[in-house]
Amino acid sequence: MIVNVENPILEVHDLTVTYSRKPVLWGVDMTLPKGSLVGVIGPNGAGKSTLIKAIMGLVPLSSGWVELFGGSLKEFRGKVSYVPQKESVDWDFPASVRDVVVMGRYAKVGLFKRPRKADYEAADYAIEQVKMKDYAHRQISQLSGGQQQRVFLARALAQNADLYFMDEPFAGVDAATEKAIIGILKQMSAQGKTVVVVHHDLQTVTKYFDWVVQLNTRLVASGPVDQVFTQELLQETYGGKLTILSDVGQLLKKQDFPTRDVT
Ligand SMILES: Nc1ncnc2c1ncn2[C@@H]1O[C@H](COP(=O)(O)OP(=O)(O)OP(=O)(O)O)[C@@H](O)[C@H]1O
Repeated sequence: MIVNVENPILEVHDLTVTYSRKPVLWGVDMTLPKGSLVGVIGPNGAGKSTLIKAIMGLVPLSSGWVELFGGSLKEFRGKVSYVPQKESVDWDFPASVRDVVVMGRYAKVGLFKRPRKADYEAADYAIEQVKMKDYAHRQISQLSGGQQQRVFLARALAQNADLYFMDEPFAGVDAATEKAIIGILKQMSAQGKTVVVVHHDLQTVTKYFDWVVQLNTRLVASGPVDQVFTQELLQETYGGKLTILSDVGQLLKKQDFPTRDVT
């Protein structure tokens, strides 16, 4: 079930990506509404990360096209932020938290210019938002995994984009950090920013997101959480792999859709 929107912030048309001739994404067609908080779900290897990378122009497309803000990524690069999986970064690199967060401003500063006072102010504000002020001058190698994840988010916040793609921002964080991060993402979405998150925990989908994309090489569903996060579509997305499907069924019965409170 694919729900389409008028004037989408993102439009993906007939997107196919192949690695070594094997399609990992096949004919994906979807649109996302502005200001939505989107969860991208699907089993391991479903192509979730690849979808985000393809949208960001980081992997070649075998077919199809992507439009952001009604134009090309090149045109609107400064309005888009991509937060890859935390493991994709060398955290032993000698840099402080503040250095890394101010790097988020480079799309605005330009690579070969020095950041200005306003850039440091934006970075410091972002560090405060993720509650890492006390660690601003600490080397990133000396942070815990959850603290690194917060720094990663601060870097994206400092960029002040309108459309965010985040690959598993909750991976390896404790409950308090997850709550802090989802709180910030909801705030961003309330301010009209669109946030697309690759997510694994089906138990929290209805609580966190207002739009869900269900992927398994093909696009199974894209739409408001109350319309597409159904047992039938989950079954189609996960097949026999989802052992907790019956639990999710229970969860669906119990919950009112959609709830945007973080408890
Ligand atoms: N650089 C690559 N070269 C070849 N195959 C790749 C490459 N990157 C990913 N793949 C394959 O493409 C498929 C989709 O991978 P992708 O990382 O997009 O899945 P995913 O849904 O994000 O998975 P997970 O939930 O495990 O993170 C997988 O089968 C993976 O092995």
